[in-house]
Amino acid sequence: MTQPDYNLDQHQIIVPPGEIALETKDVNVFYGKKQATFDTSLAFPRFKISALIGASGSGKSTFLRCLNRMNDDVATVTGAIMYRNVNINQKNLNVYVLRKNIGMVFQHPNPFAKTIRENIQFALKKHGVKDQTVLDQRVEQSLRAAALWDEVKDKLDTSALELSGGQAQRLCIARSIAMQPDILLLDEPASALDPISTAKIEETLLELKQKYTIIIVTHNMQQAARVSDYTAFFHLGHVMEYKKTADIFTRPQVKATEDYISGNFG
Ligand SMILES: Nc1ncnc2c1ncn2[C@@H]1O[C@H](COP(=O)(O)OP(=O)(O)OP(=O)(O)O)[C@@H](O)[C@H]1O
Repeated sequence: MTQPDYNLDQHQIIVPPGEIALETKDVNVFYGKKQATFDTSLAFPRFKISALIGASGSGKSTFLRCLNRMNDDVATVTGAIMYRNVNINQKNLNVYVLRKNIGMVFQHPNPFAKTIRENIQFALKKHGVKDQTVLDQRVEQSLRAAALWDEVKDKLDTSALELSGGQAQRLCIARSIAMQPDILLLDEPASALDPISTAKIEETLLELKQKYTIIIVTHNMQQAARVSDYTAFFHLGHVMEYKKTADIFTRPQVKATEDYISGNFG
């Protein structure tokens, strides 16, 4: 399906009311000479779910990965990313500590080849948590938060590789939560899952937003509409529209957004 040329300068981006957990200012990403995102300035509200949508190759994942410095080895990122009054897009930042505060869950569940318990405790131990009571508490708390506890509580010492895809993805969410992050980044967390597992992940996200700020990349517009409070529509590396999800889906103001959500391209 060919897509029309849109005026990329005609965009509509709001700043959500209330506390902002993370804010980007004119973020540009370059893979060598190729520019993948352009002057992205978005403010993500605390304890809300923000969805990044757009066609394949529009720059959603590239942008998301900037938010906890996952592009460091592959791309050049310019602009500012403000988190707790610090520009986290600066040299000399301790990326290890940053990722404790801003966790990430990937498209394909990637549990370690260890037991379920060890999957949760691994990073905690690396960060110096030694107290066994604390470690056990974190295992239960995070598995409960990720809606997995009831399914695995009797087999915590079996291999995580025996879990179903949906359970493994919830384990990956639990593993991120165990570090007690502030912000969770999710890159198409349900795209490899069946509809029932997808529904479980969505329910989990809605629970999690009471305690975490969530930013999720999704191909699935229905999913964005179901779970998110705010939505940003990416097109050719530009954010064309960012506002309340209900508004973007019912009253898109930018032609590119309207065409995308009505299925005219992508
Ligand atoms: N490691 C990389 N090296 C070079 N170019 C890349 C790399 N990763 C992504 N790109 C390019 O950057 C652009 C944006 O890609 P990105 O993966 O961010 O898009 P996306 O919207 O997340 O797409 P999808 O929904 O298919 O994952 C594309 O043109 C892609 O080919």
